[in-house]
Amino acid sequence: MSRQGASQLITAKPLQQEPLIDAIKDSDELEKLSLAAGISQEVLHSNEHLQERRTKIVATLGPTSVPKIKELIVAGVNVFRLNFSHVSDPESQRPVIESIRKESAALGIPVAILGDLCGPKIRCNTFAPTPSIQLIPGSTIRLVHSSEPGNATTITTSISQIVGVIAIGHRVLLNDGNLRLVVTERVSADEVLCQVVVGGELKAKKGINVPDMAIALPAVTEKDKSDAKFMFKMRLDYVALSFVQRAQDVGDLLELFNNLQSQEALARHNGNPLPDTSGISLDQLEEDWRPHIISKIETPQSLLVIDEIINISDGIMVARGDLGVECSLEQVPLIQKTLIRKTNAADKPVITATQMLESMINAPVPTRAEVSDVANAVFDGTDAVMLSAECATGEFPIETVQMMSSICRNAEAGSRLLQGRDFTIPLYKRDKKEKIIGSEKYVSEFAHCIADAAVAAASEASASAMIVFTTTSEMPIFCSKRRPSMPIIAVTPTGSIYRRLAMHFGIFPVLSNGLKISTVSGSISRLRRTEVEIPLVPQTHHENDSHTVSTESLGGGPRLRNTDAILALTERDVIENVSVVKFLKVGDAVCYCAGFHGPFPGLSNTIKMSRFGESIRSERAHLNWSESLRRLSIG
Ligand SMILES: Nc1ncnc2c1ncn2[C@@H]1O[C@H](COP(=O)(O)OP(=O)(O)OP(=O)(O)O)[C@@H](O)[C@H]1O
Ligand SMILES: CC(=O)C(=O)O
Repeated sequence: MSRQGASQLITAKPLQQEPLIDAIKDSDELEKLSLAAGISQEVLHSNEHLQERRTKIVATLGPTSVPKIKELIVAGVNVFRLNFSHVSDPESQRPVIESIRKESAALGIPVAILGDLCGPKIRCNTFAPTPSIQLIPGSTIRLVHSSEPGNATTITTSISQIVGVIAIGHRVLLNDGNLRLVVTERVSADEVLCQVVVGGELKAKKGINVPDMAIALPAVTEKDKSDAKFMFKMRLDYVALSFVQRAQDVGDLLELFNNLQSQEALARHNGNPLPDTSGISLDQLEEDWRPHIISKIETPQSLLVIDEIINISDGIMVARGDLGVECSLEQVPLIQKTLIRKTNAADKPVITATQMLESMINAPVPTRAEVSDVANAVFDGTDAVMLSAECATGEFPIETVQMMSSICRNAEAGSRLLQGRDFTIPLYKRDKKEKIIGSEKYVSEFAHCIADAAVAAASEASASAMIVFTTTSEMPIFCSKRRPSMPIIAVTPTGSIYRRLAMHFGIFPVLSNGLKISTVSGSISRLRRTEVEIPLVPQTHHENDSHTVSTESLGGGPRLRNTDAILALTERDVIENVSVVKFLKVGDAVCYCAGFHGPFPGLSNTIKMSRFGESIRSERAHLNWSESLRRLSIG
């Protein structure tokens, strides 16, 4: 668009408004509308969800936070992490998962769930009779291979691969390296003596790292397999794989999910579908659904093959706790920056984790260094920041989430200034060297140029929002990675995409109630696998139109199909979603991005610059006009 064209658009008079869209400017009406749309008063009045924070918050649930799920969502949590390292029976997590879904639906706020697999992490057992022990510097402590609890003089671990092979002089780091021992004597195949170098309190189930030796453990343990099956069955949005060392480790988990997908498909095909107790119905999942895999980068070995790992994974976590122990602490900031750049270049989500607001476990305010750390992760371009013990066991989980949210918002405002005009100068440069070679990911033909043009047009027109249709999640993510200065409202008819997009920077998902897109004859992934010919006009009345849209909710005829009707329904969906409508007023410039009249859904090919509310108005005018014509011709 030319500069002149853009400025005309900016100075154009707002549209004359209709009662439906006038309503969103009136707060009483807004409340009525939100209640009718099932959106609670808490969200309507919560400060957090009415302000646009782009960086997403992942919060670990634990004993102190499970009873506070609702308050945590209202405070700003976008993704809950369930750490299965601390879970012996996966079924024990079912009520927690159900509770997250119930509260999220009642509040009308999308929340994703991330199940974190333990992986081959070596941990100490519990302690008895006290829940923790004190390690005194200079004292001697026994390290024993056993399934029994430890005690004041003995640390036990049920993993056999360490005590039998560790050598005198090797370092033993406990609790993310906060406590340190050195091996001084071998007593038997199952026992060594260690001297405490750095002491302190050691609680149950804390990690044990032995950086001086390589340990051969499978990436996906038997416990992980059982937990991963449970996560699949419960339709968790993300599964994090700990201690990934090679791309094949992710491949092993993918194979497990592929097998589960095949079993389900076969059972359905034979008319014997397994009872689904997840509470998520099949039509809320996209075709070929499986949990998305987040690889946790926490070992030096994984850094050697990081491109392959990013390529096969659906996203990355910078797991700074173990990374700081397995590598050296001083290397962590540079590794964080590199991982964020590479993952952004691959258009995948990246989470920055661990000790972000650690002091808030016991204090209502963080340290200045912690505030700086969170802000710098935002400047680096992370999609999400993560809270661990601060939220799982800390005294101030709600305050911690509120603080993290406030730091992110302030950093985002600052980074727009730092970036010059706004975020549209990309945080990373999409340069060829950083592009992941040989990606298996299907990218539709025009996707990148549409995303470039949409972000540029939205910025040029000072649009209040981008409104992006999606059935694959591809286009909103491409836009998000270009860091536009305005929010990206992602409208999708698919429940799993609605939840999953909650973890992506700057994306505000809206579940479309009105829009039903016919799947024609196959999803993009199936097309790609089989390379079938697509019938161009399978189930539609109009020759070039592959979308089926019901406009009943607009009061129009039953199965009217055209682009304006789709946009009008989208505007209605956005208006009814109070958590996004607050930063979008009728008459504001908006940039729509969608796939219209393509051979099948999922192909973004169109940008439309418009004023918010214009489509509802023109669609209604069109319906009235058609109705008059019909009457005239009958008359
Ligand atoms: N489901 C849970 N049940 C009981 N305690 C938990 C649970 N989840 C977390 N915790 C407690 O919160 C602390 C911090 O949580 P987090 O998940 O970060 O643990 P971690 O063991 O340090 O992490 P990781 O497994 O990623 O190394 C844990 O050390 C544990 O004490
Ligand atoms: C989150 C995690 O596993 C780590 O930081 O080590």
